[in-house]
Amino acid sequence: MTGLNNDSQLILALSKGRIFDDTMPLLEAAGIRVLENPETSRKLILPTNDPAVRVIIVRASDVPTYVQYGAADFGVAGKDVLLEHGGEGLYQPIDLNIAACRMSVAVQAGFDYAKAVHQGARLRVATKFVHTAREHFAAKGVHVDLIKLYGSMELAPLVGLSDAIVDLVSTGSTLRANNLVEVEEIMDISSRLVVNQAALKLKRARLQPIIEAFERASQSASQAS
Ligand SMILES: Nc1ncnc2c1ncn2[C@@H]1O[C@H](COP(=O)(O)OP(=O)(O)OP(=O)(O)O)[C@@H](O)[C@H]1O
Ligand SMILES: O=P(O)(O)OC[C@H]1O[C@H](OP(=O)(O)OP(=O)(O)O)[C@H](O)[C@@H]1O
Repeated sequence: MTGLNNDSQLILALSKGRIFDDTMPLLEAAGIRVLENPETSRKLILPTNDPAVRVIIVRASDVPTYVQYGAADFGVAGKDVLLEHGGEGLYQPIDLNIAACRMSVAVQAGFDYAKAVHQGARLRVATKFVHTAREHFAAKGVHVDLIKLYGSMELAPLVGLSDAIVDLVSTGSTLRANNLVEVEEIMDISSRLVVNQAALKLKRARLQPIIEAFERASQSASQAS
């Protein structure tokens, strides 16, 4: 392919913030150190101590797309993001057990969710995760009008945009701060290593040791916690 990536290079796609931070110890276990901090640098292509390995910084929801098309050889993405993307062209060898949270349905305190669902009226649900939300409510036989948002889902029920939201919850403090309550857990979420299927074949000799180091490091981290 044309561009930055070629047979002698490895490109890893990461998003800034928790995924970048939680991936650093795994990279270090593979002997790779990123030489610039994406929080302070404006660069989107970051060098590492290995001249053949570079990290690109992309939006969390864009990681699978870069890897699918081979612009990055591998990346780290949340299960939430992978379910929305669909996983086409991606090999997903390991659950890294990082960025752990859950995807849940939440409503404003006082809203009778059980009654709304039982009555069979259409529920207005605001979410970034329309694919997963659609499947969840279809499996329950609940009719929903899905409203796609790109962030700050917690606001939607407070201003009458929706009856419910489907969002990620970790400590629950964002829900509490906005007078919302979790009424249903849809699934546990954590981040996965994703690898371009063609790169796995063509660059296996370079990728395999890194995948194995990630696997060992993520297993020992989850045993220690
Ligand atoms: N509160 C949380 N605790 C733990 N993990 C989380 C939490 N929120 C999100 N995650 C996980 O971390 C991943 C990255 O989240 P992050 O907040 O960095 O990106 P985002 O802002 O959701 O994505 P985008 O920039 O594409 O809109 C999510 O896809 C999810 O798997
Ligand atoms: O249960 P909590 O511990 O409060 O975490 C939940 C929040 O975390 C995520 O947002 P994030 O912190 O990533 O902010 P964002 O809006 O920038 O994505 C998620 O969208 C929730 O808003």
